[in-house]
Amino acid sequence: MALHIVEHPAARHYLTILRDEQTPHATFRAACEKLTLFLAMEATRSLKEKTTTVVTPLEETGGFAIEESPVVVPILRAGLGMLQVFVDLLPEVSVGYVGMERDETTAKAKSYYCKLPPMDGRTAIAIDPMLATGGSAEAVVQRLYDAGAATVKLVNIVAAPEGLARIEAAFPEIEIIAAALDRCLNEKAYICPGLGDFGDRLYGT
Ligand SMILES: O=P(O)(O)OC[C@H]1O[C@H](OP(=O)(O)OP(=O)(O)O)[C@H](O)[C@@H]1O
Ligand SMILES: O=c1cc[nH]c(=O)[nH]1
Ligand SMILES: [Mg+2]
Repeated sequence: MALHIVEHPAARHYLTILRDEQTPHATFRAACEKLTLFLAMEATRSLKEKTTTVVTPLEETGGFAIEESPVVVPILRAGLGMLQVFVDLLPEVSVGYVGMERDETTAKAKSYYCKLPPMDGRTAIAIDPMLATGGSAEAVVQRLYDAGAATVKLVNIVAAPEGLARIEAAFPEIEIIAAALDRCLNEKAYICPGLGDFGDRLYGT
């Protein structure tokens, strides 16, 4: 598994806003989008491109065009907070949705929704701000491979070592892009220091 932690002063700044328990919802949402841009840039770094020519007002020169349209898959609900950034960056992407919810007492994730575009041979980028036990992500990555994805990348804001180990064991080939690798999970399977329940903070529930 390749783990890429995005290192940038602005990314660290927005992550700290997300961690702060005093941050109100509107500021939380805005910081989520700002930080996601750094993650999206990294997650799309290896997209296939082709060389082109372009005529400037002065002369013809070489250019590039993206040749590949990935599928971005937000894991509902919290992953929706990161989606628009990917769509703004690459308007040609397809979007699939997978709904996953953890049981509050067992922390086991179950799926309640899945709608994917044709996936055969495509790169799928699963987005979810939190990788805790890894149960939600493991189920979604497996579903994306089952649907025919050739490559799957996972984009998280905060990852826990326990979740990373689980994904590495199940999918050693996968690339994970995150803004932070935190210390551990607590007894309720929340990430520490983490930022609390991302979905609740994003939607004010
Ligand atoms: O790695 P895991 O242990 O599976 O935990 C991570 C999952 O938990 C959160 O979702 P939650 O179940 O709270 O649903 P929500 O997005 O609707 O809030 C989070 O957004 C991840 O999907
Ligand atoms: O810390 C955590 C763990 C799972 N889901 C969250 O939103 N936060
Ligand atoms: Mg939640």
